[in-house]
Amino acid sequence: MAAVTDGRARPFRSVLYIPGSKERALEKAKDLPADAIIFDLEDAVAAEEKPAARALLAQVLAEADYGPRARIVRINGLDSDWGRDDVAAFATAIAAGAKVDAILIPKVSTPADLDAVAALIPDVPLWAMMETALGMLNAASIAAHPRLAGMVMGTNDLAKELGSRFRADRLAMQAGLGLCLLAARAHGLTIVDGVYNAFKDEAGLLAECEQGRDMGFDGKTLIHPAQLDIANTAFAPSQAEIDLARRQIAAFEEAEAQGLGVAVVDGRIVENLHIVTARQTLAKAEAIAALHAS
Ligand SMILES: CC(C)(COP(=O)(O)OP(=O)(O)OC[C@H]1O[C@@H](n2cnc3c(N)ncnc32)[C@H](O)[C@@H]1OP(=O)(O)O)[C@@H](O)C(=O)NCCC(=O)NCCSC(=O)C[C@H](O)C(=O)O
Ligand SMILES: [Mg+2]
Repeated sequence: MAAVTDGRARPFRSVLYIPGSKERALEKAKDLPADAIIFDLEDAVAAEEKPAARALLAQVLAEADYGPRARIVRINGLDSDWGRDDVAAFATAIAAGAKVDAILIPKVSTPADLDAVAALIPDVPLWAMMETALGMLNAASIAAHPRLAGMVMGTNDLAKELGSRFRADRLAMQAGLGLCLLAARAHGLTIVDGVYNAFKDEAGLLAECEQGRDMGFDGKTLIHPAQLDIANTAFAPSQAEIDLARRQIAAFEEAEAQGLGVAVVDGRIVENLHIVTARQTLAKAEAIAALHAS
């Protein structure tokens, strides 16, 4: 399986959180259509369950087959009672062969937060939860960290820090979402949007997926299996987008053959840069098809 560090070539449309303490959910996830799974030891696991969840998860990731789904483990922060034991357990488990594609660090506020985990666990790519006000302001230097491969927006914690209220348009989130997106793209990282808490509200989820997709996010983090299909569809190129990409490439190649630098498709100009986007659309569609075939 390709590594999580593949960046934009690998689909991350749907990234499902699973509490590391829930055996039934860990089992069920093997057959769910998620592009990636975040095996959570942090906020989804109660304090008294954390040691047992850590041991269960290390065992599951050593033995279970999650197919092509990217496997990301969210540890507790190093400033908590459990973070150092989480890192030690997964350093040992990975050295012994457990399949972990990335370690996700909560509440990353500075690059030093990444240094601290990087020093304790070699080789495995790191991902950062972007969910503190300081983290938003330091997004560029965090994204530049050499071990970082991905960012996950933590919009619940961010709303808590900002004191902002939920709004369907996510007005209060826009500055943070934009800063992190800019930072991730400047450094070639994968970046996925935050969760939609009302997991039975399909229309609300779809609207938020479409907003995140239109901003440029690779996908959305999810909390319930019922959210998977909506995110998978929203973040995949539609058939109309695939057809347009093909027509743009064909029209541009024809224009180039005639010595021209610009083509026109559906009344809009098509230049070199649009062809880069068109090829990315086709590559994404192919990567999704390959994922479904595996
Ligand atoms: C939200 C839930 C507590 C709902 O649980 P439940 O009432 O059990 O749901 P259902 O009965 O509808 O479940 C149906 C079946 O689906 C399985 N299931 C449920 N959730 C998951 C899941 N996340 N992954 C895999 N499978 C799941 C159930 O086991 C049922 O299976 P079956 O028995 O076969 O019918 C629950 O969904 C849940 O705990 N979700 C995860 C919550 C979570 O991870 N929260 C932390 C991440 S969010 C966060 O921290 C964001 C960030 O940090 C920020 O700051 O924003
Ligand atoms: Mg959080």
